[in-house]
Amino acid sequence: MIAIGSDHGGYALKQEIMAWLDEHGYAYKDFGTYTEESCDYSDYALPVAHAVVNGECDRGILCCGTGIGISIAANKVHGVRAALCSDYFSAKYTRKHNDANIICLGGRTIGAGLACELVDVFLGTEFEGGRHARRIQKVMDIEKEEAQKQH
Ligand SMILES: O=C[C@H](O)[C@H](O)[C@H](O)COP(=O)(O)O
Repeated sequence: MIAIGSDHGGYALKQEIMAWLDEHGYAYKDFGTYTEESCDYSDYALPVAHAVVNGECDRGILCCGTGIGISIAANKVHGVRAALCSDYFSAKYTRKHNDANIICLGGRTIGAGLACELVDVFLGTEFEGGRHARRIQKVMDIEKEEAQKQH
């Protein structure tokens, strides 16, 4: 199951990506936004991020105008590795090397054709593990240590 969400800046791209997911047989859950009315990207990053880290969904797709705000917001959630991508190599290697669990895309920066290619490779590429698992563990250690400082 794929979790998908956007703000108004990514709404049109989200609609295109959902059509692509339908065509390619992917099951997904749309967490909104459901209209082009102006809204705040953090309100849609959060439920998608939670669905991914709690295991309800395997991967996430988030869109806003640039993909930046929604990626910043998603990455605040413990366990999220959200990657903003606008090229094929990054979308592939953020799976192979970073085990990214959410891809972020800009509705005002890339076209739907490229976005769907990026989604395709992101969903179809496995994590390599090995040395990359050690590096991700170190990143997760930072996440944990920083959270402990807050208490
Ligand atoms: O990073 C933020 C996103 O690109 C937003 O989609 C964007 O800032 C929304 O801008 P506006 O409110 O001017 O449509």
